[in-house]
Amino acid sequence: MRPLLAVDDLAVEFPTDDGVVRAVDGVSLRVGRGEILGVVGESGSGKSVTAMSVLGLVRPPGRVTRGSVRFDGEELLTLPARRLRRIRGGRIAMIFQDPMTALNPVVPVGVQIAEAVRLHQPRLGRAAVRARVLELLASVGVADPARRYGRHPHEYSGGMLQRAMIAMAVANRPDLLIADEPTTALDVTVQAQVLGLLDTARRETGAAAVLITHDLGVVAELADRVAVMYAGRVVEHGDVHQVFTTPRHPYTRGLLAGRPAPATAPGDLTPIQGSPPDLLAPPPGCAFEPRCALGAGRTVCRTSRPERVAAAGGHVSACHLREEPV
Ligand SMILES: Nc1ncnc2c1ncn2[C@@H]1O[C@H](COP(=O)(O)OP(=O)(O)OP(=O)(O)O)[C@@H](O)[C@H]1O
Repeated sequence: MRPLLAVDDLAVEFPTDDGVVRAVDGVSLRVGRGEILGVVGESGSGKSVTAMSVLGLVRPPGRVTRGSVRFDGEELLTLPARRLRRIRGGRIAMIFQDPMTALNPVVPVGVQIAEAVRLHQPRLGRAAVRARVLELLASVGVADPARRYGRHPHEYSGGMLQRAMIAMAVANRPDLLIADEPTTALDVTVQAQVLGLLDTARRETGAAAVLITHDLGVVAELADRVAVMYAGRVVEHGDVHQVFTTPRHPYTRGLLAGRPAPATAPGDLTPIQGSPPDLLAPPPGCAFEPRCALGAGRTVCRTSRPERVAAAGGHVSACHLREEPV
């Protein structure tokens, strides 16, 4: 069946005074209808830039230099801005890490959600729009929505604001939700509530989701499939259970080994040594080679880019020394 979202060989560059940053360099992803794809990887691996490209939100001088982003079969990268705007906030909605960046600080939260509703349902009357906003706010657990309707973003707590953002995102029953670190800025106790709510809202609307996170536990719990990013590329992609139980890429193995397990003492963690490469001058071979337990120093890893290879069940990995499942 045709995937809802198909990203192929996407590349995004940012020209800077020091040279060109190759932030995303050949990313391919698939998201099926109603499915949750978790996207993980260290800071700077290109997760946010990939998400922004899907919605045409990469700001100049950053630019998409190659690739394709098809949503429900339609190419988004060449879509006129006006049509893309109609898809954004409609069939595709985004939730950012910091709601304050997405909201207007001088407009009451309820009014902003009402604007989102009206944008895609212009024939709805004033009272019906307001009723819909109150219903949305109540559905995400915002207490006393009638009173909160007129409050400004700074009068909301971080958790409440992220709830309101979820309400706004699902207002038009999107087919795809893109959530970029939606709970990172929140207290740990609120994080779980907001994630649970996001999942409920998603299930109620039947939306698929791309969930960008640092938290492998969240991916294990919520996602159906996972894409592991490293230095602007997807190094492993597949069913969550399969990838987490039988990782094929040494980077994924390293991430999983470095993951704090409840029963693990801090000293038992084995974080991956070293740091990601400079994206101004990425290495010619495998970007993970200098840090790789298996490939460091090997000629093939230093000199040639590993191709993506698919194994059984659509489990894709890009490694010259790909490990067979154990
Ligand atoms: N406007 C920009 N100008 C120059 N470089 C940029 C710009 N935006 C992003 N980058 C670079 O692109 C790379 C990928 O960034 P991105 O924000 O996608 O990473 P990420 O995986 O989402 O990280 P994090 O987990 O910290 O959010 C980084 O090296 C970043 O410095």
